[in-house]
Amino acid sequence: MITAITVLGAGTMGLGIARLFAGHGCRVTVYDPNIQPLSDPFLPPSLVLANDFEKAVSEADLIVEAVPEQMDIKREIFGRLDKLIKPSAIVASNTSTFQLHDLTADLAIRDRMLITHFFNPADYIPLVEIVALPSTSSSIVCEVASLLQRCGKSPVVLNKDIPGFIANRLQAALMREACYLLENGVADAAQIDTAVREGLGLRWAFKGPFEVADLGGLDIWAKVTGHLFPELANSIEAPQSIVEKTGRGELGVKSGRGFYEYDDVYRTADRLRSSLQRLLTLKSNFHQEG
Ligand SMILES: NC(=O)C1=CN([C@@H]2O[C@H](COP(=O)(O)OP(=O)(O)OC[C@H]3O[C@@H](n4cnc5c(N)ncnc54)[C@H](O)[C@@H]3O)[C@@H](O)[C@H]2O)C=CC1
Ligand SMILES: O=C(O)[C@@H](O)C(=O)[C@H](O)[C@@H](O)CO
Repeated sequence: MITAITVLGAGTMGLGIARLFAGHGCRVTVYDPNIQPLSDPFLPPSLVLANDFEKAVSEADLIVEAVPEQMDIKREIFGRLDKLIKPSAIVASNTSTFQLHDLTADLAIRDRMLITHFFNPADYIPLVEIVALPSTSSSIVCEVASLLQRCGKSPVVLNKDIPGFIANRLQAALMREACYLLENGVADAAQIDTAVREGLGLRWAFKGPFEVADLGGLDIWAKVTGHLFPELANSIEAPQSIVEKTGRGELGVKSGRGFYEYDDVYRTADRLRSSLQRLLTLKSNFHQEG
């Protein structure tokens, strides 16, 4: 049974994942070479902060990697784990895009490695996408999925390893179109966000794309997709609006400015958490009433 969990990376996702598991009775250690005394007032006092890699991973039943989305950093870490972790320990990556096959190539521990893709904020969004290799034992997948369910998550185990899994491929397609509309002056960020928040997102909280298509009528969807697909953005480059902002250090909430300005990182994140909590409560009542 997984009880001791080490999270590698004390950033946006690492701390959310640590908060989730610590809040469900797991013993959680967070390792980060840049670890500072954490000033986030919403962190459980039971979290152990570590800057000694070997000590942080040696007793863990599960190691969740949440370091920057750079293959070299991730693989350097995985390469070190082999000789340091328990024979029964499981290693999971929170990568947003990389295929498990590429993350684990030539690693002795690859058959006990998974992707567990959490969504920000990790301690609130129920979905966790799980990707395993054909050689990964089903007992490891079941053990991680059961842990996530015990923590109130909704794990989805993919049938195949593919870059970006399900949700990020869908989200990246939407973001490509959103940036196209922004960069071509069709609408500004606030208008596009409103269209999703007051329209698509509201419906998607209760019905996924195929449920929505059935509701609308597949005959209509055949026409809409046939008419619109030739019109949609099809760039294969990162959007210019995001590249330019990143180049100016405008990284979003974590830097105080992105598409919008933020005066209090923790208050911004906490406001989202409390809104999500209210919606999740409503959704669970909704399902109970049927
Ligand atoms: N930000 C998001 O919304 C989401 C991000 N992800 C993925 O999660 C991973 C982490 O993303 P974020 O938390 O946003 O990044 P972040 O930049 O907020 O945090 C990364 C952390 O890793 C630490 N770090 C750097 N090198 C390290 C090393 N060698 N060992 C341990 N820690 C190290 C950094 O000090 C930093 O605290 C990435 O793979 C990202 O694609 C997945 C879902 C959502
Ligand atoms: O949105 C999320 O939380 C996840 O789908 C991600 O993996 C992405 O990294 C992306 O949203 C980055 O913010």
